[in-house]
Amino acid sequence: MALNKYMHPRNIYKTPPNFEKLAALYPEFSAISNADVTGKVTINFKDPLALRVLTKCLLKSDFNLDVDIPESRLVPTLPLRLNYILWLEDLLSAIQRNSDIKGIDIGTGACAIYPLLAAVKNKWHMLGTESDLKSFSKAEENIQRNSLQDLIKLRKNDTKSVIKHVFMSPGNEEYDFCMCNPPFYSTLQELCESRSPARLPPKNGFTGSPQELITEGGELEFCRKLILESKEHRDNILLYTTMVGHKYNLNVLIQDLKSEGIKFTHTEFCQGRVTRWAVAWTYKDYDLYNLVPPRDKPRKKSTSTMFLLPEISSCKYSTDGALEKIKEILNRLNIIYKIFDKRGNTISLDIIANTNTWSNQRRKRRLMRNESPAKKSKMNHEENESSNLDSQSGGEINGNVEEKTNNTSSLDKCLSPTKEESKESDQPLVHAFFKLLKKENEIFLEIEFLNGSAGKEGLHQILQYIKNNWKYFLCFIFFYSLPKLTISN
Ligand SMILES: C[S@@+](CC[C@H](N)C(=O)[O-])C[C@H]1O[C@@H](n2cnc3c(N)ncnc32)[C@H](O)[C@@H]1O
Repeated sequence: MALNKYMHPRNIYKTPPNFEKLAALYPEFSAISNADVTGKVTINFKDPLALRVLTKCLLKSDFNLDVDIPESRLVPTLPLRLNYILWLEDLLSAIQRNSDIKGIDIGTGACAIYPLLAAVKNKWHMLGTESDLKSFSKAEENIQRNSLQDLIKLRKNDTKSVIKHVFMSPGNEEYDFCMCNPPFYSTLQELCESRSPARLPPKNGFTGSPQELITEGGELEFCRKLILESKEHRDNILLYTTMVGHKYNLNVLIQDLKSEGIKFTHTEFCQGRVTRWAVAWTYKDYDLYNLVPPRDKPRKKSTSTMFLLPEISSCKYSTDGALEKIKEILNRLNIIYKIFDKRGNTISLDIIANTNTWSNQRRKRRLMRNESPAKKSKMNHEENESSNLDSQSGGEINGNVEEKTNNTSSLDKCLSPTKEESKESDQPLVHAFFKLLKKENEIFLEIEFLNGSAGKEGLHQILQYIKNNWKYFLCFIFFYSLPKLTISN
């Protein structure tokens, strides 16, 4: 739990739970844990059963809640859920709402975890909404099991709306806040590819069903819909809030709110190796940003990552040789670069990626391979025309600034970003510093993140692309360029 110190200051899980105590109290916990010769008790965080039992026992011991978590559903991690509730407490107290609090939890899940915690901890009145029948029924059961029907109501959402359906029935209800842990992903593939390979794997095993984790358009579209619907119901809720699973989506949402002139603030929830973000906005006259400012940054010094570039037969093993290859890869990815310093055995570049051209490469290549020869030939014809036009405009060479021409090949088209992958805010996706250096006859690439809406994760994805393509890049280009060469000759 390396980041526990960054948890909300009032989060009881800043101090890790006492497993010895849990094992002594609950036979269920004792059954899934192991004690070593010194009596130290551990559990296997990769095992969904162990996670389920841990959450169940912590809910009992710390909140006196008796919750049944179905096998097929998400196991809510308590430190994160509590971080969100504590941030809501801060927001409500900042706008001086201290009693008779009414909140909505959008997509409450099978455990109705947020309403249960909010009710027992703060006596808040909660309305949980849920679109999945199985989760809805289980949530009802969990509320009854804890005799919390007076404080918690549930509403099944059979519409496509996120919050609008709540206000469809007569009687204009007013709430202090709404909260949401949206399904993060748009496809199963996105879910599997979501984690940056450069980061440590999550400590916890995987739990949750597709209906809980996947939604059309992913969390970004879900949250954008919430913002859109919030405009129609600006007077019904004082504070709109949602959690966000990916930092780049948080940045896009912030840009959306800024461009609409909506007052907002945001925060970061840290727990163990997992970080999540949340954003709050209001149509009332609260200066949220100054009342509850975003967490103070930076926590860590910006650090660079070094990668050894192995020797390959297709290029001279020198910083100049490596530069040529890096340039090829950056060109292919439509990443703008500027060589701003070249001295001794060191070459420094400033790179800017404005669109995500590096994700889902395998899918795009598969698409390319599956194209009919007729379509390929048509595309290649179009390519020749577009590359002629582009070559006339030429690449801008300005001092040391070399910018690539926009030579759109069929592979480029296939690899070009989909609408969702395009940059949607004013800042670049990734702005970074690359350094090629020679040390004891070995060539290294050093990378340092400067800024950008895709965060460090985006830069590490680019590095992963470079690693994956370092050896194979030249033959790969040749293979896919072959038909084009044949036709243009
Ligand atoms: C990531 S889960 C979160 C569950 C729970 N709130 C938690 O934090 O553990 C998202 C939940 O939202 C539900 N959901 C998805 N779209 C919804 C909608 N339009 N209205 C209500 N619930 C929705 C899913 O069925 C799922 O239970």
